[in-house]
Amino acid sequence: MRREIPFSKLSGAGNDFIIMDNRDRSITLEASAIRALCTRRTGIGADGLILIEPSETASFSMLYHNADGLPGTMCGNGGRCAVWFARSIGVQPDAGGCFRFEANGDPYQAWVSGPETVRLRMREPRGIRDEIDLGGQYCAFIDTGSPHAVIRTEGLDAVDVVGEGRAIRHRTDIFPGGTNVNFIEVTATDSIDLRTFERGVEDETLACGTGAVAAALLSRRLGMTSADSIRVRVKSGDMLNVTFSEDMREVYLTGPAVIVYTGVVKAG
Ligand SMILES: N[C@@H](CCC[C@H](N)C(=O)O)C(=O)O
Repeated sequence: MRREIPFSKLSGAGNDFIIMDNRDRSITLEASAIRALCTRRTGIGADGLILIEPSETASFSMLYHNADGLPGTMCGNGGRCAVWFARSIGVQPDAGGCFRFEANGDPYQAWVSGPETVRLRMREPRGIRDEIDLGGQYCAFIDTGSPHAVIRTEGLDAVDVVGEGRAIRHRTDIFPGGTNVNFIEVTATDSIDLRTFERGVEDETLACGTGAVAAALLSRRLGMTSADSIRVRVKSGDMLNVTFSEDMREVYLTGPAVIVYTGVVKAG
């Protein structure tokens, strides 16, 4: 039966999410209902829907769904927004100001590092491949919690992110589970511009957190940048910051997390 469910709509640098408090596990949403809620114009409209659920090992568990209604892999901006939302519903950090949560079975830590700003420690990256031949075009790959192909361009504004991104996203001969696809332009030794085609949204989004981390780490690894703190300007114009240790095992993603509005929706 459809019931009234309170939600908040948050923006993490333009990557937008519907977030619901499900700590009492009273919300059950079918994939079709999540897809309808995330559909722009006829629904609330969002890149994903997040349920804040109870956890035995942390303050909460983040259950992330892409806009297609299916459970996604890690969402960096979603994780930052989940922390900002959790704080708004009374979840407290530990004495050191650290919020601990779990997502996809991995533990995460985050801190409020400024007004409407959240810093998230990411999982260690995996599966790095420096050069993949896509057939005349080359990309690199890294799993930063979600799978990401990264392609260097010059003239990022002119790239057909949707057309090229969609084609690469479906290269399951190379990326068996599909992949998110990032196009970058290096603008300085410590900054890049980024545009992302997101798997599960099946479109270009205004920002992608795990994509920003992927782009920053690979840009440094492949010698396009030389700093251990990279400024990543995303499609919305917002900045994400990616900071990492020399061995790239300790990685932080920092950026805006804003409650755009709150409301009640009939769903379920
Ligand atoms: N927007 C996200 C990435 C979300 C996951 C992704 N679409 C997938 O399941 O592949 C981010 O900010 O990291």
